[in-house]
Amino acid sequence: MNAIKIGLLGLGTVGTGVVRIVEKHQEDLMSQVGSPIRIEKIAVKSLEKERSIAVDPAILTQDPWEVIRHPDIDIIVEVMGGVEDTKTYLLDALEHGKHIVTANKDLMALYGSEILAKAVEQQCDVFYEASVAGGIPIIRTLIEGFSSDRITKIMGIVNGTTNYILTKMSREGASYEDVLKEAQQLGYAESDPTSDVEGLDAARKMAILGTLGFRTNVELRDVSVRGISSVSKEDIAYARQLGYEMKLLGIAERHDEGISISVQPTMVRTSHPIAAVSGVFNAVYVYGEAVGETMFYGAGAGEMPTATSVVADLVAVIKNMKLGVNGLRAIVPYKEKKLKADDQVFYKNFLLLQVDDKAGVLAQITQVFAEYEVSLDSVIQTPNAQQPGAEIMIVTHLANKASMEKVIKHFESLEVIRRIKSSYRVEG
Ligand SMILES: NC(=O)C1=CN([C@@H]2O[C@H](COP(=O)(O)OP(=O)(O)OC[C@H]3O[C@@H](n4cnc5c(N)ncnc54)[C@H](OP(=O)(O)O)[C@@H]3O)[C@@H](O)[C@H]2O)C=CC1
Ligand SMILES: N[C@@H](CC=O)C(=O)O
Ligand code: NA
Repeated sequence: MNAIKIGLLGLGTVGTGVVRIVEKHQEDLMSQVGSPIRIEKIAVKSLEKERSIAVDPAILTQDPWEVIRHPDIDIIVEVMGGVEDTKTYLLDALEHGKHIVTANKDLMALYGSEILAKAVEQQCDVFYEASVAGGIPIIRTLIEGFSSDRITKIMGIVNGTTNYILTKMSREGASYEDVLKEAQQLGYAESDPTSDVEGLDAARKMAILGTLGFRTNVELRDVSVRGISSVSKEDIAYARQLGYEMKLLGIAERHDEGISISVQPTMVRTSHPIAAVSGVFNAVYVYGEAVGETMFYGAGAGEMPTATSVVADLVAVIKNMKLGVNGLRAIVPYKEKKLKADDQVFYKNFLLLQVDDKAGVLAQITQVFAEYEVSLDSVIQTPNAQQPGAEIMIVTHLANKASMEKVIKHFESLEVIRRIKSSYRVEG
């Protein structure tokens, strides 16, 4: 029986998992696809690096072109990361009729539409399940499971590293820097972890989910982004005191006026199932007009969960090859994109203010909210032993983003407010 030959770009965290699964589950995989699967060539940066798995040195190369242009290789599995060069490699592979499996959200968020269009033209598959929420089959779900529905909201914890950091800060009082180092050692973080902690990785994933869910071309620049680097242990403690967990949440919503997509640290009501998602776990909550509420949960990063999705994509490509139906599953967005303006985006807000502790302060503050027509859900004032003055915690009712920005700007010039210590979106 002829083996299906695979070219692997990258043998790091994910690539190692791919090799392990292909070796360990070979018999099961063969039963499903009808041929053995063989990894023919692997591109790495360093030939000298010590690896945690035994690989025949003869199949390693430092030149990705040796993999891309290898005449016997039918499928390229890209798990090395990078954007511009990687795009060139993958477009070339497609030009030569090779199918692609990739875990690269940076690439798919920026150039997904170009790559998928080329794939359709070449009747090739490009599958990228591992690019969003590592081990959760969410891309398949949006493309196939919800093909019959109209999705109006996708809300997700889609970055494992930041959820791991927030969980450890919240439950163990650990420091941000220490937990980030731990997440890097565990293979969860990106090679540049700034993209995790500043929300860019999650924004890329939300652009991909928004495109698939809303069938429109959501671009990275359409996603408003704020990361977790400004979240303090104190903020997390206040959130818990009020009955919320702090989560880096991606939220994509669709209404008649248009769509909005954002990523930001969010206080999520503890009764919402997404608030219970901890550690490196991810969850994606999807609301469809017909199906109602659904939620998908699993490991969002790490060697084996991510490799599970990569190899499942590999199986899908091979099955399509056997049936001669490659290149048919790509979602090419067909709906016109309409983005909501800031005064059409509504959510609840939390504000923590450090203020003068004297008569009339609260009145001045509530006056500003009234001026911009923001109504309040709760206001709690506490004396602060560590700092002069008092602290006021405010939770608003639903308010539009533009009005809240005006409130905050006004507060910056209000004399009785010494400092706006923090502000967060509130969900649930
Ligand atoms: N880690 C995770 O949990 C997840 C990662 N992803 C995505 O998967 C991809 C891979 O991530 P991960 O495995 O963590 O990354 P790693 O940094 O662990 O591995 C990258 C691999 O690619 C090789 N490589 C990098 N640049 C080149 C190059 N120019 N030429 C040849 N080889 C190269 C490296 O070689 P060498 O080994 O010699 O250094 C290494 O083997 C990324 O796109 C990432 O965003 C997606 C979901 C989860
Ligand atoms: N760095 C990413 C890896 C998976 O996409 C994360 O932490 O989620
Ligand atoms: Na996934």
